[in-house]
Amino acid sequence: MTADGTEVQGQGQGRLPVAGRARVRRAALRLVAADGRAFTGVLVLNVLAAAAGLAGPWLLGRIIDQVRSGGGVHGVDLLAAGLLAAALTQVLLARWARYAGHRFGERTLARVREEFVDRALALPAAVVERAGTGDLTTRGTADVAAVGTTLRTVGPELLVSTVQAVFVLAAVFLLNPLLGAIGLLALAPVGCALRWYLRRARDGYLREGAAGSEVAEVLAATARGARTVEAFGLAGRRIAASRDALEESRRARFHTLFLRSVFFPAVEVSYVLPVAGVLLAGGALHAHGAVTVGAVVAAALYLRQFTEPLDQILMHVELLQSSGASFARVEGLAEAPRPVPATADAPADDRIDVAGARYAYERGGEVLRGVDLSVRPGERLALVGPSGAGKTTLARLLAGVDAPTAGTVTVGGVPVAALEPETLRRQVVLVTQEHHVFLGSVRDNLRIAEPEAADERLWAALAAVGADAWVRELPDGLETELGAGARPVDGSRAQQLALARVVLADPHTLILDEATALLDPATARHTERALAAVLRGRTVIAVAHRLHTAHDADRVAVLEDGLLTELGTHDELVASGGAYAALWHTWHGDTEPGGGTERGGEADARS
Ligand SMILES: Nc1ncnc2c1ncn2[C@@H]1O[C@H](COP(=O)(O)OP(=O)(O)OP(=O)(O)O)[C@@H](O)[C@H]1O
Repeated sequence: MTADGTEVQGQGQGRLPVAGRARVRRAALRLVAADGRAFTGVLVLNVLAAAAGLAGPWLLGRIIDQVRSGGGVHGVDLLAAGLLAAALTQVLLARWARYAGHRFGERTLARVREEFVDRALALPAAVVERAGTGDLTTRGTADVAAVGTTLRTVGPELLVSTVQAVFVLAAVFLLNPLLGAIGLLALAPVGCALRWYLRRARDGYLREGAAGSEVAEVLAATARGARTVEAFGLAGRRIAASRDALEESRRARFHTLFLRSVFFPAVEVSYVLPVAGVLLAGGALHAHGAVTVGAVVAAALYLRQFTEPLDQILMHVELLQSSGASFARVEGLAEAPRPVPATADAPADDRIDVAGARYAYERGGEVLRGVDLSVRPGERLALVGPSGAGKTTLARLLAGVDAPTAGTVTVGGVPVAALEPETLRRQVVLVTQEHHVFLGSVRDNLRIAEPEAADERLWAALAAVGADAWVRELPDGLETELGAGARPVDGSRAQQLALARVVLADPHTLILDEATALLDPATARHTERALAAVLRGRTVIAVAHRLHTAHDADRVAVLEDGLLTELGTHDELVASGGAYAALWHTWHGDTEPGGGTERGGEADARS
């Protein structure tokens, strides 16, 4: 647990944080304050409804005393009419209070959802990758839904029941303090059961939530890597991993079930105690002339009436525990670590500098072992090297996806990973071949890069990547809905949309990693044409899988085993006869070192 009450749950170190009790309390108060007037209105309506509900037993007690003292029929009729009016008023006020409570809940839920989306979008990509998308997805779906149930129903009902319970107890005290004290004393076992339960419930539900995330994560990872799983015969291992995750989830759920199965029967039994206590003590007191029969009956009725809100409170407290754990997971997102603290500093120029950069993934040794590199604005730099040398890792650091574990990667003197997303996308953008088409219109898909862009700019960006023709042919043009369930978009069009986004974001530097490496030749040619238009006038750092990319670059950087071993123009490096020269000769089919054969333009620069 950190100083501000945030704790990190789960097994992996990269897990997203879970908010501590103090933070959850603060967040709940903030939500209430955000719609303070509505909340006060709900509270007042509930108080009025509860007050109307109290009139019933009191009037009944008065009727009994009136009949016993031989009062007239007229008085009893009046009291009975009052009884009816009070019951009607209570029903109407309670309905109104519930309606207001539900409206408050819906508005607050909308706020929670919007906050969650904002926070999820602001998470650094590396944090999401480390935590696993399963955890984030579970928080955004199951956990937000649980919070929603609380806000929509549990919260308002709990409020109604609490106000009713307080009023009923107060009424018994007003009727007769002694009877009130006896009733309260008889409630002690309920208090004990509640205490026992509350001490265990939060941790139980947090464990249940984490286990649910783990199941989602394992299943999502297996589905994502289905081909690899098949190719390497990993099905058995993945099934075992899923089984373990499910087993932990089952155990966590059984634990909370056990807590409920002790708690509920215990309080059920305890309900009769206050009524029995008041009747027994009331009988004795009446024998000594200390109370009237009417008062005892009214007190017993109040306490009988008390069990209903109490039952509701306990049931909702139980739900509150599980949704409280969900809220802690939703709210925990605010505490997600950033690779480096965010900065508001603006880069002084377009220069990219890497100094003494080291990087190690959570598991495994150092992948980059002290890289120094300065990229001149406007230059084309090719990164080559054997597979596993650290090219992708360096590309991720250059694009600000992650921060180096030591050393610096800066743009215009500011750490790239510290830039806010809006600033970062004006500076450096990483282009890979993973392109997602978001559910929404073409316009929505483009405006991710530039929310305020007018249609002319969108069309210009589409034209720049050669996508304007097919977008014009869509039934609703920019309005056409895309994505799964709407209009599916093939790989090359998805990539064109992604490149159009790059044009809109207009960064001065592009990092290309496998942007076209795995596409089929026809699609790759198509995409490369679009890419060429996007690259014009920008600094380009390309992980070069094909050596013709390196040949055409201004400079080539050779990365071997996490170190930059060569840096220079293609001609210089070929002339120097080092690792790049060997790679080039092999690829080019020269008979010199390695004496390989011509592998053609699609050959891979990775050894
Ligand atoms: N998420 C990760 N967790 C742990 N190790 C990783 C992770 N990603 C990469 N590595 C390891 O880091 C090393 C460098 O990987 P990287 O992908 O940067 O190399 P590369 O030069 O781009 O290789 P390739 O050309 O095959 O893509 C490799 O040994 C790889 O196994």
